Amino acid sequence: MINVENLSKSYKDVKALDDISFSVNKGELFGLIGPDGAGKTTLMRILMTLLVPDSGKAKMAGLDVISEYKNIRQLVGYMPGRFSLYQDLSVEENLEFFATVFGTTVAENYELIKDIYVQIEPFKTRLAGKLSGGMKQKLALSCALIHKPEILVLDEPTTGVDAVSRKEFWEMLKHLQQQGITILVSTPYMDEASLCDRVALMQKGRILCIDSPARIVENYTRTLLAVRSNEMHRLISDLRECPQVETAYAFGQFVHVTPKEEDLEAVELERYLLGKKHQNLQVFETNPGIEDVFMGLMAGNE
Ligand SMILES: Nc1ncnc2c1ncn2[C@@H]1O[C@H](COP(=O)(O)OP(=O)(O)OP(=O)(O)O)[C@@H](O)[C@H]1O
Repeated sequence: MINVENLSKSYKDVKALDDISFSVNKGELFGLIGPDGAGKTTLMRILMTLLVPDSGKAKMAGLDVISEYKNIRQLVGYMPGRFSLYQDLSVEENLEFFATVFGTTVAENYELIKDIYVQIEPFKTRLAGKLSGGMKQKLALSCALIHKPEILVLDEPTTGVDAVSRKEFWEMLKHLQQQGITILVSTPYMDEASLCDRVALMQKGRILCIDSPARIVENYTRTLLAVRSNEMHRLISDLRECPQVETAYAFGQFVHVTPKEEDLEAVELERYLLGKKHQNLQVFETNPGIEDVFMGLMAGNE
């Protein structure tokens, strides 16, 4: 449904996309995961026919993003990271505006947005600028869906939204997927990767891995140690100074450590930390989750 081949795009000397290739199958919920500046927005803007690549090809529903851009715009719904709503129009005026632009009416496609829109309908006369973050997000999603698109593209829809609204939002996406819509969604939150059918991890304009979350974890064979002590802050800096440690980052109540050599054992690391006078130490080998894999891959790409 989405095909990207060797796409590159630079802004002066910044290479925002560096030879990106991937495809998204019909009906798939596909995630682009990556930190700020990874190139996610640039990629989405090219797919939405709003930006022209320097080289490479991209197709949406079989249509070329350059020569067939007009047809694509009817088939896709886009929820950009910012500025998708008219702040000085009310909730219902925003929705009617987007319906009119696409030559349809709210009534005609109400069924598709009903579950989402009913949650903000009690506030339909409120200006969009006066809505909470979660409500703005629901209205923006309703507006992106009002012309019944085949493909939905969402740029960081959960950034700055509280944990409960984030969870609800992903449930809405799953529900839309069940109605046959192909979804491409970007997020800087690595924990959201596991909610997608497949994900591509992006950093510095490149895709570092692409697969289902389960297979990405399965294929990762590096050792991971979990460490804890009374002084977490000092623990992280001591671990980063340890010559045998490749990466050390906070992970909940623990620090997760990837050793440079696979044979670094928990007892050896414990001895090193005892030498640094850490107390109430816990060091043990643990199974990596998808966030650990991503951190490992990104450190390797630095
Ligand atoms: N119009 C522009 N002019 C110059 N540089 C740009 C422009 N837009 C993006 N960039 C740069 O290109 C790189 C990729 O940016 P992009 O916005 O695509 O990444 P992103 O993954 O969406 O991150 P963010 O969440 O920060 O938007 C960054 O280094 C960014 O600073």
